[in-house]
This record gives sequence, structure tokens and C-alpha cells, in this order.
Amino acid sequence: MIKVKSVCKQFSGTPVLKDLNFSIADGQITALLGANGTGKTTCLRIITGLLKADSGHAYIGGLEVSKYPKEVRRKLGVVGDREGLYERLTVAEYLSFFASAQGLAGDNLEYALQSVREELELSKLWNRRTKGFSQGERMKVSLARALVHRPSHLILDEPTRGLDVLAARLLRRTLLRLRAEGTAILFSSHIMAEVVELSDTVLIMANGTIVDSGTPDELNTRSGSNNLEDSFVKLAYGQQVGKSQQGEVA
Ligand SMILES: Nc1ncnc2c1ncn2[C@@H]1O[C@H](COP(=O)(O)OP(=O)(O)OP(=O)(O)O)[C@@H](O)[C@H]1O
Repeated sequence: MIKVKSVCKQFSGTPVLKDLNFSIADGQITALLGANGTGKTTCLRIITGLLKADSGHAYIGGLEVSKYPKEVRRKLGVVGDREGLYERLTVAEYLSFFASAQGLAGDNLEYALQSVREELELSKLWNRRTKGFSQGERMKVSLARALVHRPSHLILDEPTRGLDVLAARLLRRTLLRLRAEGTAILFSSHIMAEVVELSDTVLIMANGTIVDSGTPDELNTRSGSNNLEDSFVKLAYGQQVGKSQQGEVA
């Protein structure tokens, strides 16, 4: 389970997250939606332990992230907003480094590397240094790094950005397989078709908090819309968007 409890965060006196609360069950995919600058990345960075909340707590598999960083890292795969590849290493070396840091060794390490190489179709990139990789190639390697130690929880910040059609499809297929294996998955996205295809639950964020949540169908019913984009605009932007812009997508 991924849980966020009463999390608040401000930057230079400006509140970004204001008493954020939600939880995600194992074997579920949850999408986090919100306008640009709402605080999605900030929220994901707090859950992954990269950023400290001013107050409140995040939990991964029942462990408080700030208290058990090492244990949480073992349970967690992260595709962040910055790829952070080591450009002098080949993909194989880079993934081997991360998998070893997660405690894999010997046959287990070899098996983990081969599995991720096959699943994410990385053969052609495997022995290349990551320097000069395209954005899509970098994203694929980041995803492989997130998955190589078979984490039970996965956090992805806009994971399909830069991916071509086939790579995005491969990613979606991988996420659905991981869900079937019981992985708890939280991802942010601005692509509504992807959110509808993947998500069991959608969290809509606005003004630093979750303003609504539910299945895409539940949100559509509650907002009186017949598609998630319209529901999102109504629920997330509310009064802030003029009637003409709401009408554009109505
Ligand atoms: N380190 C920081 N210092 C100061 N302000 C920050 C910092 N990180 C984020 N912010 C601000 O906090 C707000 C939320 O940013 P965040 O990146 O979490 O939004 P987001 O919902 O992920 O946006 P997008 O959809 O554009 O990726 C923004 O106004 C951003 O400028």
C-alpha cells in the first residue's frame, strides 16, 4: 500500500501541498491528475523520499518513508521527473550497478537483468553508453532501473513522455502485468486516454489537495460529463476556467 497522510509542503512561504491525504491498495493502478504546477511532482518526490514534507507522513508498504529509507528503497521503483543516467556506463553496467545496490547478486542479479532486458526490449541499447541517448531511450532505461529489483510499489512521474507509440504501448502492457502481480502503482499523467486505459482510480488534485477521486466512470457521473477530460476540467479547474474554455471540451 502507498499512503499519504496529512502532508503539507511549501516553497518560500507559498503553500503547494495543503493537507494531502490518499491511499493506494496493492494490485491497483492510480493516476494523479492536476494542472501544471499543482504539486504532483512535489507529492511524488515526498513519497519517494527525495523531498521532505513540512508536516505529515508518507508510507510505502506500511513503512514511514522518512524513517526507513533503506527498506523503502527495496520496496519501491521510481521513474522520476529527471532521468539521472550515468552517461559513461552502458545500459547493462548502469542497471547492474542499481540492481547490486538493491542487494541482488550472482544468479539472481543475472536473472533480473535478463528479465528487464527482454521485457522492455532493450537488446539494441544494452551495450551502448547512455551518453547521447534520445529522450525516449533515456526514459526506457529509467523504467528498467525502476523495475530491475522487482519492487512491490511503483511511482512514475509522467512515464510516457518522450516515448513513441510502440514504447508507450510496451510501458502500458508492463504496468498492467505488474498490477496483475499485485504491485501498487501510482503515476502522474496529462494524457487522458492513457489514464482511462490504465487506472483503477483517478485522484484529481487542485489547490494543494485532492478535490475528488474515483474510477473514471464515477468521476464522469459525478461531474455530469461523458469523458474524463471534461470531468477533469470541471473538477480540477472549477471556477478558474471561463465558461468558454469549459465549453471547448464539453
Ligand atoms: N524546489 C522548489 N523550489 C521552489 N518552488 C518549487 C520547487 N519545486 C516545485 N516548486 C513549485 O511548486 C509548485 C508545484 O510544482 P510541481 O513540480 O510539483 O507541479 P506539477 O503538478 O508536477 O506540475 P507539472 O504538471 O507542470 O509537471 C510549482 O509552482 C513549482 O514552481
